[in-house]
Amino acid sequence: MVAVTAQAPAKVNLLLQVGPVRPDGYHDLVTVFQAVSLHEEVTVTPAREWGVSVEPADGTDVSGVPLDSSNLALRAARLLAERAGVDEPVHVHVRKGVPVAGGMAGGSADAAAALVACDALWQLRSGLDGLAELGAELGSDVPFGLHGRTAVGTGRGEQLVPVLTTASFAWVFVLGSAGLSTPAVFAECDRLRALDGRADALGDGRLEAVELALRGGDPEELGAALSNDLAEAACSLAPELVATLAAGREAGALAGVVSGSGPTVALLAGSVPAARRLARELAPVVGAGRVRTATGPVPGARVLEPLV
Ligand SMILES: C[C@](O)(CO)[C@H](O)COP(=O)(O)OP(=O)(O)OC[C@H]1O[C@@H](n2ccc(N)nc2=O)[C@H](O)[C@@H]1O
Ligand SMILES: Nc1ncnc2c1ncn2[C@@H]1O[C@H](COP(=O)(O)OP(=O)(O)OP(=O)(O)O)[C@@H](O)[C@H]1O
Repeated sequence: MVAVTAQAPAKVNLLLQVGPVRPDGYHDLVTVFQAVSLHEEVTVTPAREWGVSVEPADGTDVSGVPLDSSNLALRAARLLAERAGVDEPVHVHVRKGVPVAGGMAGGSADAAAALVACDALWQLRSGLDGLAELGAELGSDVPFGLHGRTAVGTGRGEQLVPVLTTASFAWVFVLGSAGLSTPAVFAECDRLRALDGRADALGDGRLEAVELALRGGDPEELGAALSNDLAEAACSLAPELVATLAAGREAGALAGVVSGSGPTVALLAGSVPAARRLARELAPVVGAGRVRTATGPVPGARVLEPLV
């Protein structure tokens, strides 16, 4: 086989409850991930040496993506090779359709797609669970990039249970003008909580409300159940998010929420045509280049069959 291409989706957190910081520096989470139709495409090609390159898709700014051995897609390929005892370097090419450092797990999607592509190239048949175990070593969001659809995540976000959904939801994403660092947002959340002595609430009924809304398939009900414990910290580090959320509501979104650690804002619409209208309304307000429409749930990382 000459080259294999795989794709993996971005995610939005419908619920992100952040518990206390653990001895290993991570926070316990209760989250509901939904995979949405913005994708990364990763092509792996046998090469003399390990290497990586990046190309933008849909106008994505790729300037923040490392092109050295810290690149998550390259790390994923090398980790799988090491664990499987494969001595065949590949060149990893990433086509980025997910905003960088946007809270939508773009880097994690690259890692997920690279694992699936290399697994196929080297004919390893590791299985989803095997790849997800390796993925968790690369980042908390990588297992979800492999699984896709809609899932509850616990632990540091890597332990997944699928959630029943009966509908497809229509989203509009407003990209931030600059990225936010995930560790910095968690640290700001801790700082704000220490300031006012707030408890870290997991298990307060918000998960059940999201699950009920997903089962019912009503976007208004889901909109009312969206919440993100990192939103306040993200808004503290990137204050323009408050205005973006307000602009979304003004333009007719059912609800808006900061996506993961931000700074992308996720706006829920009642239907695909309503999402298109919302995107048209928002484009002149925030800049057309910062608006994307998508639907979810979508499947996780998978090999794209070559056209014959
Ligand atoms: C914010 C979310 O996107 C929500 O899904 C994830 O929790 C972040 O997942 P990720 O980007 O894959 O994060 P990782 O690469 O595993 O961790 C980056 C850093 O984020 C912080 N981190 C991440 C996950 C977690 N449960 N607790 C944390 O405190 C830690 O400082 C960690 O060093
Ligand atoms: N292949 C990659 N693509 C993007 N970023 C990468 C990649 N490899 C390493 N990185 C580093 O990871 C950082 C986070 O990138 P990413 O786009 O995954 O952020 P994110 O979407 O906010 O992540 P999450 O939602 O999982 O917290 C980047 O700033 C970059 O330095």
